[in-house]
Amino acid sequence: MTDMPTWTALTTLEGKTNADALGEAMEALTPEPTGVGVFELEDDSGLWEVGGYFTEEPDRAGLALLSAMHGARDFVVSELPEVDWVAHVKRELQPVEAGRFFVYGAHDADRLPQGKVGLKIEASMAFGTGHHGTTLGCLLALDRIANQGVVARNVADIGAGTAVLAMAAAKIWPNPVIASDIDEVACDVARANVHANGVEDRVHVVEAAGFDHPDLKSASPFDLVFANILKGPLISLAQDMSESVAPGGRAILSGILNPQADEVIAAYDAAGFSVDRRDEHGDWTTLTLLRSA
Ligand SMILES: C[S@@+](CC[C@H](N)C(=O)[O-])C[C@H]1O[C@@H](n2cnc3c(N)ncnc32)[C@H](O)[C@@H]1O
Repeated sequence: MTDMPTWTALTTLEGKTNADALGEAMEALTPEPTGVGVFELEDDSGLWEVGGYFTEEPDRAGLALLSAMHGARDFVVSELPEVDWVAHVKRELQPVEAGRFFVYGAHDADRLPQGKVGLKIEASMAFGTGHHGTTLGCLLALDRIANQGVVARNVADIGAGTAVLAMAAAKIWPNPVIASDIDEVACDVARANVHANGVEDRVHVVEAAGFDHPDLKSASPFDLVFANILKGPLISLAQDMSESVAPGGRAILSGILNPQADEVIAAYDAAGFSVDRRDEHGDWTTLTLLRSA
């Protein structure tokens, strides 16, 4: 677990491209943010909010320079009150049901319905509690293919976050899973979750960008690969995905905004995949793709 953020810096500006560029530029600040978010305001103003979280006071001069360079309003820098965020989120976070899966925090252990596959995930600095439409879409896609009788003999979860998807696969099939993430903190969280869910004999966590790890390469090809990362990285990964999914195997992709889905489908079609199923959960599309045999 990493240090909790104690400062935020927030601004608004016009245009998603500008907002993404400003968010990226914030990552290069010193001290560096523990996380940066870019969101469209829901007030029809067309404005985007860019916010960073910091564990120490951010560089106010650096932020002022960035807001001037990107045409953003002045950053509002605030010290966060002393809140035990993890305890707060734990209290707020309700369990999520997705097909046969039930994602819950330890404080809700007594709410696990009989017959459901429990995934115990604590509030943490990693993504993947089941609440987001992308995670939900992947869990439902996994549930659906398992209902069809698919048994994946080996699985990779690229961009595992909390390892929610890797653990879901490991709980329904007694087969090896490699969970990878580019982010060291996410890998630590994933390992802790794998241990807490008692699947450490099956789920191996590695820090890697895409498939770039010897353990992923030696375990390839996989019967099933999850990748809930964004459109850009997904398209960049299409060729590697094609080499890493066994003929007749599946890729479950998410992190795709609904209007971006056709572009991702085209990239994967060129790499030898066809669409088995396309689902939308809120703004997000999940694709289940079949690798040609
Ligand atoms: C949206 S979260 C998904 C987490 C979880 N798999 C889920 O479905 O809830 C994306 C994760 O992918 C990781 N990531 C982003 N790009 C990556 C890449 N090229 N290779 C590996 N991991 C990546 C991020 O660090 C983040 O933890």
